[in-house]
Amino acid sequence: CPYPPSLLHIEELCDSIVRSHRDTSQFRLEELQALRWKLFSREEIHAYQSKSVDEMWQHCAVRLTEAVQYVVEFAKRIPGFRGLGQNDQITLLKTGSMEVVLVRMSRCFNTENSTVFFDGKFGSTELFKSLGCGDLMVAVFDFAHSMCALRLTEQQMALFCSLVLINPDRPCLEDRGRVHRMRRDLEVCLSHMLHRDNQESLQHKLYQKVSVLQSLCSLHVEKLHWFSQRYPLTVHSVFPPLYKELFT
Ligand SMILES: CNC(=O)[C@@H]1CCCN1C(=O)c1ccc(Cl)c(COc2cccc3c(C(F)(F)F)cc(C)nc23)c1Cl
Repeated sequence: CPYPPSLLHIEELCDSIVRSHRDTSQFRLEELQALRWKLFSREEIHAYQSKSVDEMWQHCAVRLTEAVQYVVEFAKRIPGFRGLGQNDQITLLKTGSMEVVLVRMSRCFNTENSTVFFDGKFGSTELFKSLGCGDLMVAVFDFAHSMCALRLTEQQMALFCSLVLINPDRPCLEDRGRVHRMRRDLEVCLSHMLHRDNQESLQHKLYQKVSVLQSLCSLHVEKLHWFSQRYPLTVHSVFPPLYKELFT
């Protein structure tokens, strides 16, 4: 294999991943901190709970599609990603973007009252009752809680998201070797950063999270499939095109 990456290359790679994350994170931590006690009123919660299933799904799909677009922008700035074939870029995003949305969701989660940032305020799972998938929401909130427990810095979060995306084990990759080499450099970055932060113990916890993410996201795709079977018109007429391309 080619000469292992030099330390300079690794530090430059770290810096570019962290910069890309900061520039594409959709919500800045300071903004979220300032809003963390802005909760929905009983009336507002009731209004969300009174929405029909497909109305609430549409509402969330728009939000999730926005989030996915930020993840696409993040991916494009990962050194080497644009050097991959178009098909491999779509394959990595098709399977990895929802996982990164989930990881990023933990940045917008308040563990003190188990609320998440949604539509400009913080709400709990009760807000999403009309979606008709309480188990998915519980899983999303539990995952956010478990990510918050790791207390990742933004730099560690940035590298973790890049590792979630650059996954050589995704099905139907054309140039698996190239993704593997990118992945290896990113793994060296993460261990270099954790060593610098004196937090090597985080390494295996983060790799465990990757497998939890994958099972959680298969639950999501299952839910999305269930929804599109029941409300085919909504998915095919309203869901933003990118969402359809990536998740149906
Ligand atoms: C901080 N906010 C956020 O992170 C998200 C992304 C950016 C905007 N946003 C929200 O507004 C948001 C925040 C929290 C929750 Cl719980 C939700 C609702 O989440 C979902 C509702 C329906 C389906 C969802 C599916 C399914 F099944 F389609 F794959 C999968 C995921 C992961 N979330 C779903 C949303 Cl849409």
